[in-house]
Amino acid sequence: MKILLTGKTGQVGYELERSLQGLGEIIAVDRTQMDLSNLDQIRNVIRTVKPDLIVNPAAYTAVDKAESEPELAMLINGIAPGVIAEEAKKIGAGIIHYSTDYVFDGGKRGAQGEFVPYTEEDVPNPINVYGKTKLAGEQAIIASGCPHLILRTSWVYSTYGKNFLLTMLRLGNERDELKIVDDQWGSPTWSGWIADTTAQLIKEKLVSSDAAGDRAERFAAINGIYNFVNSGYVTWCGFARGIFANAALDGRLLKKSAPIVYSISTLDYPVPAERPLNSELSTQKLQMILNVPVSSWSESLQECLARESAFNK
Ligand SMILES: NC(=O)C1=CN([C@@H]2O[C@H](COP(=O)(O)OP(=O)(O)OC[C@H]3O[C@@H](n4cnc5c(N)ncnc54)[C@H](OP(=O)(O)O)[C@@H]3O)[C@@H](O)[C@H]2O)C=CC1
Ligand SMILES: Cc1cn([C@H]2C[C@H](O)[C@@H](COP(=O)(O)OP(=O)(O)O[C@H]3O[C@@H](C)C(=O)[C@@H](O)[C@H]3O)O2)c(=O)[nH]c1=O
Ligand SMILES: [Mg+2]
Repeated sequence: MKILLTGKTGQVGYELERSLQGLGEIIAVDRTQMDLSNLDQIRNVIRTVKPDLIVNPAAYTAVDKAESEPELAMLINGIAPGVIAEEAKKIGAGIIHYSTDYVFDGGKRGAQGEFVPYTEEDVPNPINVYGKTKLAGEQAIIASGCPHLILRTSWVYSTYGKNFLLTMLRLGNERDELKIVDDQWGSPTWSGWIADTTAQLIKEKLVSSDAAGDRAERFAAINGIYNFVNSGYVTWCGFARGIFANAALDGRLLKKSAPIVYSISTLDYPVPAERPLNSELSTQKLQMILNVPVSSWSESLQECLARESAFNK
């Protein structure tokens, strides 16, 4: 199987380039080789490579900046995935694409007013530009008729790149006190888990000779949208405290005592883009249909930090 991987320099793409090894021929490209804002280049690359599967973690992910660059964000997140999927369809390839909890408005509640996790059946209603562009990308892929897996993940962190974990470690090494929002709930998800789990499902559901039918039939059996997150729910403040509880045990991550993490509300942290308060995604469909193991956010955090310590030795 020939796999075209986009965005190999991103948090998820970097891990995917490693996790996908062994599944076939991996052609990993970066922005210079396949710029998602250049639709002709996208078409040319796919027509030249002729992959069996396209894995697309490349995206415009700067949530606040997207508010002032809506056209560029829409081109990369909303239009390019549709062009990729149209080209894939023409050559009989499938697409695995990543989307986000930010397609929802965060207002889902139960009878007692408590937050209830979103399922794949819930109707998206994004409240910021990034979320609107990611939803447009999902819709364009579905409209193309190309075999697809749309994996909605959330709160992605990694040992490198731009993410909340590394921001906390940096700030924690500089300051004695941090103020972190404590009323947005979701699932922090490690890019290493995303990549390993993606590779596992490709292997078990699309490549393995145990799976019934030819590749198109195998894809058709699992086609659709899946929530794709580590399990358990926490606020950003709770996540920050979890990070420092682990990092405090490791002098390579934190060179001083852990900062005091104060709980604040979203209203106390003004930013250009509104964020959903409820970002909880249910992993029930992921576990039932794709049958992959889902680590808890705290297990994955420990695994990630252990790897980071190994990097710094
Ligand atoms: N980060 C998060 O918290 C979450 C991410 N997601 C989704 O998961 C996926 C992976 O995200 P993540 O790995 O964290 O993102 P990153 O921001 O870490 O990486 C984004 C990747 O996309 C590439 N890229 C950006 N613009 C273009 C362009 N015009 N043409 C080609 N490539 C481009 C970047 O290249 P370069 O290095 O050159 O900039 C980089 O390789 C995305 O679809 C994202 O929307 C979903 C939920 C949460
Ligand atoms: C640095 C900092 C952040 N925060 C808050 C702001 C915000 O609500 C929360 C997280 O900040 P971030 O800027 O990392 O969040 P954000 O960039 O919105 O993260 C999102 O990225 C996109 C790509 C997604 O798809 C989402 O799933 C989600 O991961 O923490 C504080 O309260 N105090 C602080 O000191
Ligand atoms: Mg961010």
